[in-house]
Amino acid sequence: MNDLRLNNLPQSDPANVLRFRDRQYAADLIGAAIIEFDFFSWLQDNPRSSLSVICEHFDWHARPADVLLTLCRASGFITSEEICDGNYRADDSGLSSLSIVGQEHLTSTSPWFLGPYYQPIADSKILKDFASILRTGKPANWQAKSDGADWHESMKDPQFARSFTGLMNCRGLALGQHLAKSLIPKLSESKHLLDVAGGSGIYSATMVAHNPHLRATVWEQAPVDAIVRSEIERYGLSEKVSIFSGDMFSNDWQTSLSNAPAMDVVLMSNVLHDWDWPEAQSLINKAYALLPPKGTLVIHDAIINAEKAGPLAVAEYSALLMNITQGKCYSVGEYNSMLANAGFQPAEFQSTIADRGFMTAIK
Ligand SMILES: C[S@@+](CC[C@H](N)C(=O)[O-])C[C@H]1O[C@@H](n2cnc3c(N)ncnc32)[C@H](O)[C@@H]1O
Repeated sequence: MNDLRLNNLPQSDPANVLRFRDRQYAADLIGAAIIEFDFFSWLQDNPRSSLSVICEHFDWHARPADVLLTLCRASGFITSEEICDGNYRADDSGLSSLSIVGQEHLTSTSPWFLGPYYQPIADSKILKDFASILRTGKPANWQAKSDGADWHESMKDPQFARSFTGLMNCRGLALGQHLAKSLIPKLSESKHLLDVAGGSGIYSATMVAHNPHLRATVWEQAPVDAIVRSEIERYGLSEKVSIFSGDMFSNDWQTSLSNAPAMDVVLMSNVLHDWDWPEAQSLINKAYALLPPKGTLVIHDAIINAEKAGPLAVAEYSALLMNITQGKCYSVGEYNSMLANAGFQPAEFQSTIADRGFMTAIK
């Protein structure tokens, strides 16, 4: 089935289909915490520990450690007090202690300890990678291949880029239409959307299909830019959607886009989750500088809730992202911190389908 109509929504929510893949790494992260670090036994002896104390003791980096704690919280293994999510700092995500489940089943001195249940995956490459990522903060190679590059490097290889862009594109056909439909009331006055790191261009395509007055520019790097061009032609949208090839970090956005129409909407779909806080903040700062007053930034992603305790499916997906990229699934509060740092007004989260949703921030 190859339906080119962009106004054609499936009747069902694909959440369960995506979840099997999105959660693929979560068991290995919990396994690493049990087998490589005996983390839960330590937390039993050191209740009310902050992220920075945990990181100092285990010599862990804040980003992967935060993903582990969020997964444990979402799974009911730990409880956390005093989460200052609205003022997130990398070294401060509350004081964590074991829950009853954690005490009874995850500490090695408990009669109900279930550590041996994870022993069969003790030598898994993904589990070993998690131990190293926790210690170094650096992502592993794509799908734990010993001779491979990490995901960011792999995206510069034409064959890998085509395959991975296909992966994002198939997901985006339904997610993009839901996003576009949800945004209709907010974008009724908007004219031109900049789709930063737009992948196959599917989000720009669905956005202009559902908002006929809207035009879009997809910003991508080589070799994905060529894929966008052929996809936009395939949809017959070349009049409405243009492509800009460049590096979103090193290029100055105003200079790069000086010949393009003025942008009053910036979309970052599944982009910020690839990067650590400073890079994500720099992209949000660039969006703020580009937009006119009242301009809109749309962050579309799998987003952790304000309590940093779920949804479980997003906390599980964050383990995968933390392993293969320099990022993770950020929370509503973390995004609001970055938005406020840039000068945006705070934004609320609105869910769409498949554990995804969006935040719209106004300049
Ligand atoms: C996870 S994909 C998201 C694609 C699309 N927005 C979506 O939601 O499916 C991230 C994209 O960032 C692009 N990218 C990574 N680094 C970039 C850079 N420095 N400049 C421009 N694009 C970049 C990659 O080529 C990739 O297509």
